Amino acid sequence: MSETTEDFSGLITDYDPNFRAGFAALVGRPNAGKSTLTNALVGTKIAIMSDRPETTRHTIRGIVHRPEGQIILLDTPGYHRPRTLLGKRLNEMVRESLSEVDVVLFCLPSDQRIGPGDRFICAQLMETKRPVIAVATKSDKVSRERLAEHLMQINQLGEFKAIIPTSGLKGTQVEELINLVLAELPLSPPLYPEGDITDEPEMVLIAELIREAALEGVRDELPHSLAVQVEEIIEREPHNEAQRNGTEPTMVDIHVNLFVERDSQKGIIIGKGGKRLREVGSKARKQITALLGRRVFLDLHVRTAKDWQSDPKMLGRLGF
Ligand SMILES: Nc1nc2c(ncn2[C@@H]2O[C@H](COP(=O)(O)OP(=O)(O)OP(=O)(O)O)[C@@H](O)[C@H]2O)c(=O)[nH]1
Repeated sequence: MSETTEDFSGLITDYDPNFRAGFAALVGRPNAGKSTLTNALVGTKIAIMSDRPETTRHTIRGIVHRPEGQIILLDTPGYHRPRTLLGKRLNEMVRESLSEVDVVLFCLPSDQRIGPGDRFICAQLMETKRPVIAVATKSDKVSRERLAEHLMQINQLGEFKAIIPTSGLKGTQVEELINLVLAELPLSPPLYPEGDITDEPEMVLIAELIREAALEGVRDELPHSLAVQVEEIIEREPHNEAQRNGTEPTMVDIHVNLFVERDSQKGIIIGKGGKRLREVGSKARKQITALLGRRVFLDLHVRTAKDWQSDPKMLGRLGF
């Protein structure tokens, strides 16, 4: 039996009894290559990449579909020393997402020596008693000798189900990693219908795309001070026959707030005469149009919210 049917509750009832499905979390210090690896595993750009550390604010899930199983990936933000309430919440989010996973992928970049940060994360992982696969990321960046040394050091770091070098960028050993992960998952029916790449609410993805565009080329302290809130998405009334009979999607208006902490940062985002903000809007609009498959009008407002990182009410509003 290979045909899959769905019953009324949406559960997939007819499936291969050897099928495996479950949750895997990517963990590692900032810049370890987690987002890049997530994209390589899923095969589509869903996580947001940046040259700057600690930009992955939300837990973005990707889903890997294979005939023999399904991996639901959690791309967690990096652990870091909490300095603000936001930092503390982020670490709590990491711990929370780890408590519900079947296997952890611990990412250790090959081009960097194992340091106190990695040891801190490893100690926490060993405490969770979940199976951990150590992934030597960015293997394309180093020589074979250096890679071998790195793998040996990982071996001394903790108890791992497996240690595997990969390059998310080049796609090296990604399929092998998928097989190692599948072996750790429980026998289970598929958890999501095939074709679903992410179940992250559209609003979060839209906010991430705008945040990515707004941070591009701004080489200062902004990443920690910029938060993006999609206030509302409003569908326009159909304005032609194709839209009235449903063969063409209607346009949507998206109202967005960009919060910075100081007025001086407002100027950086907006630029001279609003030039930079228009560029940010135009870039983000193209990507959002592609994401939603419909025409988009993007309304961006830059606002100052003093110390939003330490204000619980504000953090709640922004979805942290
Ligand atoms: N050469 C090479 N570079 C990589 C690879 N994976 C990631 N990088 C680069 O390393 C940087 C960080 O990668 P990310 O995937 O954003 O890292 P991350 O762990 O998700 O980072 P945070 O979101 O800050 O936690 C980016 O500049 C990537 O282009 C890889 O396999 N090979």
